[in-house]
Amino acid sequence: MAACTVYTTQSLNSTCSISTPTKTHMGFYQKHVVFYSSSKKTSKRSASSAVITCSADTQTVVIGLAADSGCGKSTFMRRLTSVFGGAAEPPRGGNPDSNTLISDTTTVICLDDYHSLDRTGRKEKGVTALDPRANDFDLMYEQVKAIKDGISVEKPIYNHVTGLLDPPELIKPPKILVIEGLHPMYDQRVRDLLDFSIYLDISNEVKFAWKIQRDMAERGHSLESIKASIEARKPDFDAYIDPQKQYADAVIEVLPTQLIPDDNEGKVLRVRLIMKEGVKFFSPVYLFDEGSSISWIPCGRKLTCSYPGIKFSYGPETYYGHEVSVLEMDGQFDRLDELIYVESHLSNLSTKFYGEVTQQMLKHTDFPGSNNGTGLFQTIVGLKIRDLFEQILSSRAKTLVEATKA
Ligand SMILES: Nc1ncnc2c1ncn2[C@@H]1O[C@H](COP(=O)(O)OP(=O)(O)OP(=O)(O)O)[C@@H](O)[C@H]1O
Ligand SMILES: O=C(CO)[C@H](O)[C@H](O)COP(=O)(O)O
Repeated sequence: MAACTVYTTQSLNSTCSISTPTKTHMGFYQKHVVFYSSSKKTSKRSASSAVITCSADTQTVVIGLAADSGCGKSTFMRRLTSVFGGAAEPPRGGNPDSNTLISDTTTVICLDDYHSLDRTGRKEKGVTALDPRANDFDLMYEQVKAIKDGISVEKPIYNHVTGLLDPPELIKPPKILVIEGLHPMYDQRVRDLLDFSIYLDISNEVKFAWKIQRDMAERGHSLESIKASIEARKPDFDAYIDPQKQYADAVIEVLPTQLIPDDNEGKVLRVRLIMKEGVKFFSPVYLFDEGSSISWIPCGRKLTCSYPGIKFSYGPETYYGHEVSVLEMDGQFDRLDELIYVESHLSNLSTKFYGEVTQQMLKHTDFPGSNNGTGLFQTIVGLKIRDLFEQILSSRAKTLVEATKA
């Protein structure tokens, strides 16, 4: 459902300015929008205007999800969409190579669509897709802002099959817009539009193991070419992608296990959910006692564990100068139905009923990471996003009721 009724046939493909909303009647407000478009032939800009009417309970909430390529963004998005119910699909009747996924509640756009240089252009200029110079942050900002303000946009498409920039597709404002990709928190203007942000921090060892699994086993690439591609991306990854984790409200860090000495297989994982304190509408999950430092081995009569077992830890830490709470799981589950035992010891999960985390995990046993902390923490973050969304809606509704009383 669109966030606003837009009384114009125009959609945004260049820039627009929107006035501060004025209240009209119960639950609704109006904004004056000025559209600017420029003609390529004459280089002239022209302006036209429209009034849009929005209902406060449908304003778009914007979530940012950052990670390098092949680090589990799509899997995370499938888990998030599942929390809201319904399946996510590419826009109907649109470009078959569209990167967008739409469900009843969420629209996920891939920021690769804001590459300003196509594959050949990057090669000619000698820049990678991770380099900000290969991306159009002005357009990204203008379009995410427009959607947040209830205006449809004509978003470009980067075609991963051909490596070309395809004609744009129409994106209507959803209830929740997720912007996923390499740079959702790179540009401060875009960052400031985010209601919540997540960074998937996959250590080099694990990234390599996953790449081999996918690109070698499923896509027929050679070990040497995978190594070369990781090495070639690394300087730009370190310069432009990795630093974004300092801005994230939640980071899912994936590391090799500490339960097996010198493990280099990358199959058993140690996963840390780093949750920033003091974020509006987000209260970190905790184990046993909020704010304490806890170490817990749940294996025994109630949880079956084969070698090397499972270890949970929880406690306060500092992360890039911010106070955070960290929940850690090292190891993997033998029997996913027994996860309920772990779930019953976690608090602040924002579930709607007892056992919802376990139920979500059991729904998707075929997704990668379903038996370890990656799947568990992605599911928990999905539930926290649902909770954040509901809190934002109810806070807006309260503000409106108060405003209409005044
Ligand atoms: N939690 C996990 N455990 C094990 N392997 C995983 C996990 N998450 C992802 N992978 C591996 O990484 C591959 C890529 O995952 P996914 O498609 O979710 O990542 P992505 O960031 O969306 O990738 P891309 O940006 O390249 O499309 C999967 O096919 C799988 O092999
Ligand atoms: O890092 C990436 C984003 O996930 C891709 O490498 C980037 O989008 C370029 O795409 P392609 O390799 O198809 O030219």
